[in-house]
Amino acid sequence: MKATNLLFDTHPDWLTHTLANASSNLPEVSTCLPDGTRVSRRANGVLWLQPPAGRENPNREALIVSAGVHGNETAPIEVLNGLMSELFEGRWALACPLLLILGNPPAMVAGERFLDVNMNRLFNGAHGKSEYAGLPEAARAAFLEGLCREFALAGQGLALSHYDLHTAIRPSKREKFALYPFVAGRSVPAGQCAFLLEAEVQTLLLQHRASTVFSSFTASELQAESFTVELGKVQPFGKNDLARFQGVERALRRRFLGESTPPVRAPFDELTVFEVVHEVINSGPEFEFHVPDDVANFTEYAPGSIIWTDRNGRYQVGSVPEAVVFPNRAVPVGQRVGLMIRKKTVIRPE
Ligand SMILES: O=C(O)CCC(=O)N[C@@H](CCC(=O)O)C(=O)O
Ligand SMILES: [Zn+2]
Repeated sequence: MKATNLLFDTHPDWLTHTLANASSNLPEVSTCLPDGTRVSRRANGVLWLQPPAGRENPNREALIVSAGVHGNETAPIEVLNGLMSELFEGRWALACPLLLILGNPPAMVAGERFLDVNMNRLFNGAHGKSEYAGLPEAARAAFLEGLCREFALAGQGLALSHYDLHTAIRPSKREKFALYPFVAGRSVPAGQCAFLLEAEVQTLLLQHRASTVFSSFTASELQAESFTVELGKVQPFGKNDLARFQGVERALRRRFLGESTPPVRAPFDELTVFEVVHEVINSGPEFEFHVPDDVANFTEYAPGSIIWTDRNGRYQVGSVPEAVVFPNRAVPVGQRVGLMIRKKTVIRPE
């Protein structure tokens, strides 16, 4: 039987199979491609790929790549599906262990960011909070954490990177940007900066504290070089202009193949780095967010601008302009309404 039939029944590809089985509890299946690469479907929408023993892994690395943690952020899902179809057609050979994750299949089918609770607030153990008991998104986050631990353990000695691919709700003055989870005492390696530029991501945001997002879990607990990568704007399946995602597609394919990083080339030769200076949290009924609903990511606010007020105080931009990212007042109490950021530096890799 063809490997893809075993993995995806009669469905033409991984994505179609994942959507068709969104509510199923699929058993694990494992098979080998004609070149000896082992592919295990560990759950619906989750593939663990292992190159044959003896094949060189020139970058000495293991990769976790996820998309669809938010179900309506479809472009990166389509990119990963396309890359897997190429692999299954034998168009290239995989060099490194690879864990590929489509995060929230039921939300993907519904075309929603999430169904019961935002899955990207459930990592680093937050899925275990009593308020989330019994919710499928909490169970999925717990499962994904366990699987990532197992994958990291199996790849001990290899450099582990995790790219959690998203698209943003609002337009952005900087279309593509990555967020680097906070881990005390570390800084972004030059090779990761070069990879982001190769993927046509020219902006990097340094987080100021660990959080409950997926990339923060793999960074904090598995010591992975992890990034949340925002690649454009949310669109339904089939409505994405995939030409705008060719940079990340090419860069990921190159990593999967184990080729070395190409030299940086204009215009993707410098990375503008911002740092988070303040996280806006919905503090309750008297909280008021003074940023309009439709403002684009990276919109700048002048010194003195009032960003939010509540019964206890307010936040005012200091002496240097700050920009807003992910403004979203429609979040539960206690959750992030937006990030205030400030330009820090520009990195020009050799
Ligand atoms: O556009 C938006 O408001 C949200 C886009 C999105 O889903 N972003 C991630 C960022 C995760 C991180 O902070 O690393 C999220 O909000 O979960
Ligand atoms: Zn997202």
